[in-house]
Parts: sequence; structure tokens; C-alpha cells
Amino acid sequence: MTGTLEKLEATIAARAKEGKADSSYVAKQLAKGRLKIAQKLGEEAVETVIAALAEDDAALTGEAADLLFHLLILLHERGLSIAQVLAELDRREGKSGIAEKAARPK
Ligand SMILES: N=c1c2ncn([C@@H]3O[C@H](COP(=O)(O)OP(=O)(O)OP(=O)(O)O)[C@@H](O)[C@H]3O)c2ncn1[C@@H]1O[C@H](COP(=O)(O)O)[C@@H](O)[C@H]1O
Repeated sequence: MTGTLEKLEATIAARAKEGKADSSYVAKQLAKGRLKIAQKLGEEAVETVIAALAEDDAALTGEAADLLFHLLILLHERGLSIAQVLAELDRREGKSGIAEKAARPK
């Protein structure tokens, strides 16, 4: 799973380096700049929510994939990696559960 995201991240970095906006969708998105990239991610998030509420599993799977893809593009544009995001999730693991909170001394 993580390997898939890292592979796609590497592809995004390669397309960014090549910078061929006429032949690469990723390069085309990056050429639009941060604002448009962020807007696109927002659109994909809304489409994912709509699919979750009103569409079938295949539609939601597709929208979730679009969401992750465009998140990777935005992270690349900001100079961040998926490893940094996953490290943050790892850091939180075991620190925020309701059970753990209840067990903590007051
Ligand atoms: N996951 C995707 C992916 N998903 C969608 N798309 C492109 O997005 C287009 C459609 O986007 P939308 O449905 O959002 O349509 P739209 O809103 O009208 O179009 P835009 O606003 O996005 O331009 C498709 O025709 C594809 O060209 C993608 N293009 C590329 N990838 C991945 O990125 C890699 C690199 O792609 P290139 O940069 O094109 O080499 C590929 O190998 C794939 O793994």
C-alpha cells in the first residue's frame, strides 16, 4: 500500500523534472501552480464525499484514488513527501485513542 503511494510519488517527481505539460497530466497540473492544485484537491475531496453518501463502492474507490493522487501532487508542490505524512500518522498511533486517554492518569 505504502509502496504504491511511494511509487506514484516518484512518478510525480519524475514528471515534474521533465516538465512536459503537453504530454504529462502531472506536469500540466504542476504548471498551473499551487492555488489551482489546491483547488483541484478540494474538488476531489467534495467528489469523494458525494460518492461516499450517494454512490456505489466502485465510484467511491475511484474518487478516493483521485483524492490521494491529487494530494500527492500538492505535497510535491510544497516540497513534502508522503513519508513525512505517514511518519506523522505513525507518531500519533497509540497516542490519541479514547481508551488510551481514559487510561491516562489525570
Ligand atoms: N492517476 C492519474 C490520473 N488520474 C486522472 N488523470 C488524468 O486526469 C484526466 C481527467 O481528470 P478529471 O476527471 O479530473 O477531469 P477534469 O476535471 O475535466 O480535468 P482536469 O481539471 O484535471 O484537467 C484524465 O484524462 C487523465 O489524463 C491521471 N493522470 C495520471 N495519473 C497518474 O499519474 C501518472 C503520471 O501521469 P502523466 O503525468 O500523465 O505521465 C500516471 O502513470 C498515473 O499513475
